[in-house]
Amino acid sequence: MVSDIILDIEGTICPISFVKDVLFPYFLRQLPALLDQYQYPLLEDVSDPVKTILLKFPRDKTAARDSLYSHIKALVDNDVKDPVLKELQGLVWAKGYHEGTIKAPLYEDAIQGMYTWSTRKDKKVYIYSSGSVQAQKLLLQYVRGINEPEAAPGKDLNGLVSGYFDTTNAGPKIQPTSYSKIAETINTSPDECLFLSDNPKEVAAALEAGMQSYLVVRPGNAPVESAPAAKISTFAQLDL
Ligand SMILES: CSCCC(=O)C(=O)COP(=O)(O)O
Ligand SMILES: [Mg+2]
Repeated sequence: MVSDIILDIEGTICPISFVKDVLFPYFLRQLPALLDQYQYPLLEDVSDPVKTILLKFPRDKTAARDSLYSHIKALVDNDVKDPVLKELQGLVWAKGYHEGTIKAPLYEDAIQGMYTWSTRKDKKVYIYSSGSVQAQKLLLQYVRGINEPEAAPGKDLNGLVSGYFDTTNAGPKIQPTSYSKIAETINTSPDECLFLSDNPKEVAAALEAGMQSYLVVRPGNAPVESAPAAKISTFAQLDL
C-alpha cells in the first residue's frame, strides 16, 4: 500500500525544456544587473538577503564581480545541482513568477494525480527536487496545464502538497540516506512511499532506501537504457 507519493519536478511533472529554455535563461538575463548592485570583494551584510546567498559561494569567487559571474554562469551551463545556486535561482525567479513572465507548464496527468491523491484520506503528496524549496513553491503557485495556452489563468497547486524536500533539508537526490531521512521526517515507513522521477540514479537510491519507485519517461527526457525500476509515461498508469 502506498500512503505517501513523493514527486520529482523537472522531467517528471514538468518538461525539462521549461527548466532549460525558460527558467535558466531568465535567471541568466537577471544575473548581470543583480551582481552589478554590489561592490567587490563582497563583504558580509546580514540585512541583504541576496548578498547573504552570494557570500555562500567560494570565497575566492566573491572577490570580484566577473569571477563571481563566471562561476555562477558555469554552474548553470553545466546544470550543477549546487544548493547555493538553487537558493539564488529561487530568489531571482520569484520576480518572473510574480510579474507574470513565468508560468510552469505541468503535465495534465501530473496535475490530475496530485488532485486525486491529495484529496484521499489515506494519501499525501510531497515534492523532492534539486530546486530549492522556495523555487518549488513558486513553480507550483503559477501553474498551467501543458496543453493550455500560455495566457490561461494560473493555478496554485501548493494546497495539494504536504511537504517539500530539497538537497538542503534532505540531502543529495542520488543518495539512499536522503530518502530514509524523508521517510523519517514524514513519519512513514519507506515501503509505504512511492517516489517518481525521470532520473534512474534517483530511482535506484529510493529503491535502495526501501521505497517503491518508477522511472518517469516524458518527451525530451534523456534516453534510459537500463532502468532500475519499471517505467511509466503518465501518472494515469498508476493504480494506487
Ligand atoms: C523546482 S526549481 C526548477 C528546477 C530546477 O532548478 C532543478 O534543478 C530541478 O531538478 P529536479 O530534481 O526537479 O529534476
Ligand atoms: Mg528530475
